[in-house]
Amino acid sequence: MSDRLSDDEIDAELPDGWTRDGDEIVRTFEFDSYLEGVGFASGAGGLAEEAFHHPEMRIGWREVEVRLTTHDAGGITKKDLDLAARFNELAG
Ligand SMILES: C[C@H](O)[C@H](O)[C@H]1CNC2=NC(N)=NC(=O)C2=N1
Repeated sequence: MSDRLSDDEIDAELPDGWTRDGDEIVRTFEFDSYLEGVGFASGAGGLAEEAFHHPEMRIGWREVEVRLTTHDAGGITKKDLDLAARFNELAG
């Protein structure tokens, strides 16, 4: 099981565009169309399944809000940071 990261570790290693919200990290990805956001969410779901680590996603008008935390650890772990970085790559 992944260990929870310290505040300093989280702050130092948050991928671009992500912010901390309590025991979660969050980023709102913006798109030129609603369906582009839906496509991103679908791709992110595939990456999540691959990692067996699952975000909460809210699909809105030309945006997708993604939240990550490690439920098993009760906080933010390297799994969250690593998957966040992969979501950044997916978004381009
Ligand atoms: C049993 C446990 O739910 C699984 O190991 C996985 C599934 N997906 C998960 N996703 C997230 N975000 N956190 C978890 O701790 C987690 N655990």
